[in-house]
Formats: sequence, structure tokens, C-alpha cells
Amino acid sequence: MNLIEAKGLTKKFQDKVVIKGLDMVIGQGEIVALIGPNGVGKSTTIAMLLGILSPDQGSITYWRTDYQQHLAVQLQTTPFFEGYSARENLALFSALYRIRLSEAELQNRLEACQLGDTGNTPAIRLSLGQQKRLALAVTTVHQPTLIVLDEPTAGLDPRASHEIRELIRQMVNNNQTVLFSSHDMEEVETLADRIIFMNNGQIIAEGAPKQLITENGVANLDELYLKLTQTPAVQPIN
Ligand SMILES: Nc1ncnc2c1ncn2[C@@H]1O[C@H](COP(=O)(O)OP(=O)(O)OP(=O)(O)O)[C@@H](O)[C@H]1O
Repeated sequence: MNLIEAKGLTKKFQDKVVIKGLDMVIGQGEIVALIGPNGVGKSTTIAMLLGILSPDQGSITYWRTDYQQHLAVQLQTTPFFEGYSARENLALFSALYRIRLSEAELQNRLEACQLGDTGNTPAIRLSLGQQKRLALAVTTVHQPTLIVLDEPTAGLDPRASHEIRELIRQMVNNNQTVLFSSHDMEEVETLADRIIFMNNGQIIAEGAPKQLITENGVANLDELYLKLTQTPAVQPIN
């Protein structure tokens, strides 16, 4: 089943067309990586898919009409209530979603993201890796179908990044779908089932990491990235 089907999306800011007739499908249970250089339109595309921004042209079909209640979005900033502990933050976010979690359920959720021992620590005092894990716990407290993550491991050390990737894999094992953006090609290669590669407001390549590597005759995704984003060499004048 497809969760999202977008067709012919176009978006203009002032006079500049930043998304140019983009078609995109997100299937249930996938981990999809949206990649491409800075400023090519990834965030604009995500904002349109989430219904935050209207496309100037094109259409988006969702798997259910109340799709917004079954979405989670985690931006790079961590959205905690200052002065409250990790556990209290989780309880506050669940209240926002009108979900009542018992003390035992709160503890289970904290343990699921390796924060079982740090529930009483003020959220903003946690390490960056712990904060990112808590942010995942609070943004997914309502068990959403589709989770959108903006550079989920940006700024994290290798172990903290690994732990976030494990949480993302657990979500998909739990029948959730993840769409994430990243500039870390090694991460994309190990995590994504499918890559959507954008450049200049369009999709220029799409497929499983191994398939794209083979099709383009490159050794890895880093090389693919360089190949697909290279500017044409200046032609000598004869
Ligand atoms: N609200 C806005 N008003 C005007 N221009 C905008 C607006 N939002 C985005 N843009 C422009 O649209 C283009 C695409 O921006 P977008 O943020 O979608 O790129 P991106 O691929 O997500 O970049 P990054 O990887 O740096 O996050 C950029 O040129 C940006 O300056």
C-alpha cells in the first residue's frame, strides 16, 4: 500500500521555481532517504507532503483522510519543555496527543530508547544523543504510521548515531514508515531501503542503494553523490 502519492508538484517562492513537476510515492513499511545538495528543495518537498505548504500545481493523495493525526515530524531542533525531566516531557507530549500513559508505560517507552536510567534528568541536561532519542520517543508517542525525520543523526558521534539508526529500524519492524533526509551517505547506504535523489527541484535518481550504485557504475553512495551533482566541466573553446 502507498501512504503518499504525489504527482506533478510545483512550488514557486516569489519568482523562483524551486520544485519542478515532482512525482513521489512513499510505500508503507519503507525507510526512504531523501537526499541531495543544500537548497535543492528537500525541506520544501517534505513540507508539501506533510500538508504544511500547498503546492502551486500538482496533487497529493494520502492513505487516509485524517492522515495528519498519524504523522510524526522531527526537525533538527529538540522540542522539550524546559525545566521538566525526560519522563515529564514524555508525559506532557502524550497529554498533547490525548494519550494517557501509566508510570510503567512511561518507563517502558524510556527504556525502549535506552533512557531508562535518565528519566529524572532534566531533558535539556541530557547529552545530545540522549536528547535525540528522547525527541524520537516524544514525537512518536502516538504510534504514528509515517515518521519524517530531518537529518536524525546530524552532529552525533558514531555510537549515538548507531543508536538512532537502531531506533529507526525498530520503528519499521513495528510496521511504521520512515522518510528521512541526510547528508551522510554511509548512513543512507546502511539504513535506506530506497533513495530519492533530488537536484535542482527535481528527482534525478531513485532506487535501492545497491541498485543505484550498480546502475551508475560507482563504488559507493559518496561517489554516486559526486557523480550526480558534478557541474559540467567548462568546454575548451576551439
Ligand atoms: N519560505 C521561503 N521563501 C523563499 N524562498 C524559500 C523559502 N523556503 C525555501 N526557499 C528557497 O527554496 C529553495 C529550496 O529550499 P529547501 O529548504 O527546500 O532546500 P533543502 O534541499 O531542504 O536544503 P537543505 O539541505 O539546506 O536543508 C532554496 O533556494 C531556498 O532558499
